[in-house]
Amino acid sequence: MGASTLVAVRHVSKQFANGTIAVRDVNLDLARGEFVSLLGPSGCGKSTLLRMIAGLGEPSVGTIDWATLGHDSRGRQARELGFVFQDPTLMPWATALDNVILPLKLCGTNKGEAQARGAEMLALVGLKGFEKSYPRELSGGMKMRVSIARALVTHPKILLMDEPFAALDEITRHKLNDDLLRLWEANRFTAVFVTHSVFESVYLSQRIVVMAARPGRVMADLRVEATYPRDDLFRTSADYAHWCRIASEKLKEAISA
Ligand SMILES: Nc1ncnc2c1ncn2[C@@H]1O[C@H](COP(=O)(O)OP(=O)(O)OP(=O)(O)O)[C@@H](O)[C@H]1O
Repeated sequence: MGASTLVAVRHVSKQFANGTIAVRDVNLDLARGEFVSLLGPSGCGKSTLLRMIAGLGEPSVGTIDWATLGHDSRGRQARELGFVFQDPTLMPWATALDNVILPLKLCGTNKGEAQARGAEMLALVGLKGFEKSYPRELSGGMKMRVSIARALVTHPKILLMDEPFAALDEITRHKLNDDLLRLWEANRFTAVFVTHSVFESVYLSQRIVVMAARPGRVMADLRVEATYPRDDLFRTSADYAHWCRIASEKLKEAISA
């Protein structure tokens, strides 16, 4: 494993009990601090791969190795990751703050410290003043912000996101893309972002891994050679259009493969 590698996916295949081969022979190195998107058509195994990286499912074949594994308060190996699902998956009976501090409570952090860190995280995702709000009182975008705050409150080395903004309107989605980039630039966790959208993947990423379906596999590994910070100016630039065209062509090849 190279010095910069955080997670090494080696010859990973996943076959479900019903015989579906969701991914076949995937090899992927995720470097520390990089922003990678997994882009591909429906059913190409993006979620399956992301879930295996998170330890939410075991490969049938192959290995997923971590450069460093810390330990939790019970001495178990911890992957130091945050996961954001497409649905915010908040506890409806708990306030925004209580939702955010759940991972801290689970690893035994004392209440005062957990609340202070949770409030700080809520402020960083733009929800200062909403600590005591319940999920039903928040918009879709705000709920997703709470979900991101919960994923980042433990300062994970890697943030795994499974189409987190797919259900949001375009304006909210753009705003959350910007805020996610701001958080990533300030904290430099490794970000792995699953999306169907060429535009979103180019806007966010340093690298786009394009996947094809049946069976799910990696078709292209593309470097987006555009600088950060990325903003509205970038969104309307020739550079952005150039990279969108390239990613789009790779995706078209993957779909027809
Ligand atoms: N638990 C499961 N049991 C059986 N088959 C599954 C299971 N989970 C996923 N699959 C199948 O594995 C393949 C890959 O699914 P996966 O959800 O990983 O793809 P995806 O690229 O994330 O799709 P989407 O973009 O639609 O979410 C699909 O054919 C899917 O039907």
